[in-house]
Amino acid sequence: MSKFYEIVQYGMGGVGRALFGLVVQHAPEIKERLGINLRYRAIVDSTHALHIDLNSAMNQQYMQYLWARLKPEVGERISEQTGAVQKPSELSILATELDRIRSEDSAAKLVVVDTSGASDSAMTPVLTSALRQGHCAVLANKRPLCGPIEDFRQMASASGLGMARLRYETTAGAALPVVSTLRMLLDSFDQINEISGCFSGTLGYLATELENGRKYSEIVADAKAQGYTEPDPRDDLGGVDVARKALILARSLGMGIELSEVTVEALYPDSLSSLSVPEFMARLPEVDEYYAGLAAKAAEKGETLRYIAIVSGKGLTVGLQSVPKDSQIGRLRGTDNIVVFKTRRYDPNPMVIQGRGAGPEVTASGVLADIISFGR
Ligand SMILES: NC(=O)C1=CN([C@@H]2O[C@H](COP(=O)(O)OP(=O)(O)OC[C@H]3O[C@@H](n4cnc5c(N)ncnc54)[C@H](OP(=O)(O)O)[C@@H]3O)[C@@H](O)[C@H]2O)C=CC1
Ligand SMILES: N[C@@H](CC=O)C(=O)O
Repeated sequence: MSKFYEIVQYGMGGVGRALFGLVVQHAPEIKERLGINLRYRAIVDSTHALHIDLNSAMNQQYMQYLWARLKPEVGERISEQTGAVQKPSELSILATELDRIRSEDSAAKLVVVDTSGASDSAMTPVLTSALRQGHCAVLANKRPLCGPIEDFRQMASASGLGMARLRYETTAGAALPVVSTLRMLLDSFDQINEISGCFSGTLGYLATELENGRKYSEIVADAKAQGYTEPDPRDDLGGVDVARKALILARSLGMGIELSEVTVEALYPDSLSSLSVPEFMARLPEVDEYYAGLAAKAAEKGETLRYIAIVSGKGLTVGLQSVPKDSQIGRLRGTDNIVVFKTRRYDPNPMVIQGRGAGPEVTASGVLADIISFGR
């Protein structure tokens, strides 16, 4: 029997557009191979929304036409599409879609997909409300999982037993199976003693390219252009993005920790913290020399710089370390992440997950896998 999932997607940046393309191009095959019907019903960015009526959503030609305009190489915005409306609140977009699904008398479920860079205060009410009404949610956006712990708990409890209708695989390690592995270990009554590693594609890329002698400013600009960084690269360079990932893993383990309890170490000076993103990018060359010096100092000792996170019973720590070049972490290249699970069963040899940890295409593939998982 076919299952129907109606996608309401917030966020049409790098990840959101890559996901849209994947779904539009592969929806017929997903239906044929898995019996799962995926239909886009709304796409939303920071200013506009496009609600897609049922006939259009089922019309492959229309969806291909939309994709031809929205794909990154063309880069049209939602506001340029016929029928686009100025965005009211995030919640009212959900309300419109819930009304519509009711009026269509549909057995389909909504999947609210958050591929935005929106704040937790904008998105948490949307996600929790959809979950409370029996629908599903998939997040690539970490922010709604990193607000007050009570919000996290409410979202988790709204999503059904075992968080059945909530997925957030790509919030830690992009499409690497980190969250699903954590769940598998917990579900099978293993005891997780520590999760550690390098959780940032951007910082991994920065560290290896500094090793290769490139300038800090060029590397950061490049990482931004490739879509590895957060909308504001200071989230990555400031360690906050790593702290969010560590927090999500900690909360998934049942720890009641707040983001404010995690101390981060910033890889840019305070003097650049209150600038706009373009101003910040323009002033990056000011710190080229400092970070070249730091990398050279590590290299003199046969070491290299890595931004390391540790989640354990003692809490969370994240920060820059100088590690031997020929260690497991020192050998990481580019945007690769490494996540090491030390558990009762995986002892003394830990379970290790390693691979690309950032980039729009890879992340979109993880979000699609999360969506499909509801229908399996
Ligand atoms: N890039 C990556 O490798 C990974 C990213 N992620 C996460 O995925 C999310 C998206 O990343 P990415 O695509 O790279 O970022 P982008 O900056 O490319 O895109 C962000 C998108 O969010 C939209 N947006 C911002 N505020 C709102 C809002 N209130 N409602 C609806 N849409 C909004 C923006 O709209 P507008 O275009 O109008 O500004 C834009 O379309 C982020 O949360 C990021 O942390 C997770 C794993 C990996
Ligand atoms: N900005 C993040 C993207 C994935 O979460 C990173 O660089 O790791």
